[in-house]
Amino acid sequence: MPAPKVDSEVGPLRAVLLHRPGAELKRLTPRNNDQLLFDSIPWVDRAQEEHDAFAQALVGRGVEVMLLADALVTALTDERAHAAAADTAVDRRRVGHELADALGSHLSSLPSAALADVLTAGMTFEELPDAEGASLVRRMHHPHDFVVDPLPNLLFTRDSSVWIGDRVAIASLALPARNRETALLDLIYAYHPRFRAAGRAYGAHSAPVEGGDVLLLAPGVLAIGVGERTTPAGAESLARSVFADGLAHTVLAVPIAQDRATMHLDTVCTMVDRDAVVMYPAVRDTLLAYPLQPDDAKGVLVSGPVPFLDAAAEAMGIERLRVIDTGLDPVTAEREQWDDGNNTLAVAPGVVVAYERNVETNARLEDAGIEVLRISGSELGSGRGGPRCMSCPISRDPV
Ligand SMILES: NC(=[NH2+])NCCC[C@H](N)C(=O)O
Repeated sequence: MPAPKVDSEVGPLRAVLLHRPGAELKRLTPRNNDQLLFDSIPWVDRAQEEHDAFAQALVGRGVEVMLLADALVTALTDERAHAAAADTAVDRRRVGHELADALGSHLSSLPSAALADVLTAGMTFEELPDAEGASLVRRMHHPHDFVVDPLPNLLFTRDSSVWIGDRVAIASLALPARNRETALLDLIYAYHPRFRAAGRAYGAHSAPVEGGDVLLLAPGVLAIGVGERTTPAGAESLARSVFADGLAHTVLAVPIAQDRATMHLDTVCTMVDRDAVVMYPAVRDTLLAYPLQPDDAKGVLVSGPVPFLDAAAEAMGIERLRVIDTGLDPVTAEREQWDDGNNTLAVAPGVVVAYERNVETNARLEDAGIEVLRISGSELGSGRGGPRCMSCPISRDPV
């Protein structure tokens, strides 16, 4: 079992945290899907098949796959985790005082596996056992309203935690639909035996930073997208934290458009080799960066903005960063960007997992000498996330 450590985007992947989508996806309806950050209603069985094939593609390359639900159940077997977990699921503002205590004691009485199910798939008022209070809140809510919200975006394990060197940063997720995910990751990293020795970087209660915005361009060099999710304060505070821990010498804060299509930096740019990225052509020449460096007096020294590609190459100590893009046809490029064509997961330098539907982007990757492991994502993609979003590398060999 390799020790947790990740210092690049492309070093041979040894272990990864995935979440096999489950009952939480069955909660999505046309009424709640926007709020829950899905663009359509996925066919769950097919999404699971696609996810199994994704996991299998990784296992076939020698990667150990850890599943979030299993890790959560293991963590919850620790009594302290079990007690804390029930607390994280009770939102007093929503359920009111009368029901909060009853809900808390109901959750505390559940075995670990059943508790993990509620924490991930949520619970409706109807599913709460009758004995648990007849409060006004309970009587006035519709039976299908959620007493505990489902977490369909757990699928995107990239966003909720990030390994930087041998430390793990629990993200601070910006939107209410995803907020509670961090509480689950917090329990896993605190109580799963495998992670007991792991140090923390950053804290769950700091300004918003999401893992999809964090790219480990090279050992000691991070890029952090700032846009719809990660805030300027989030990028600054993660930079302070990695500088203080000696995990990086340069952080590039990269402004990205505040749009659904580009909610994270990894929707427009991911690394496919030591010195190459796949990038959305529309941002290729306009992406900027504010280079940040540690400074004894000020904490964080800011310069720029300068062109991202130049700043990245300089910080990485290479002459230039090769860019593979989606071609010159802007319509194809826009379609494939939306379908996560730029969101690849490297399993080794020059070997990436990508959605098969992005035919043009994949062909251009292959023309540039990159090996592409294709997976289908017709259902998985309905939450707007590709192979990189759906994976949190725990261990990579050095590049
Ligand atoms: N790293 C990523 N690009 N993650 C995609 C996350 C998609 C998810 N539905 C959300 O809106 O949060």
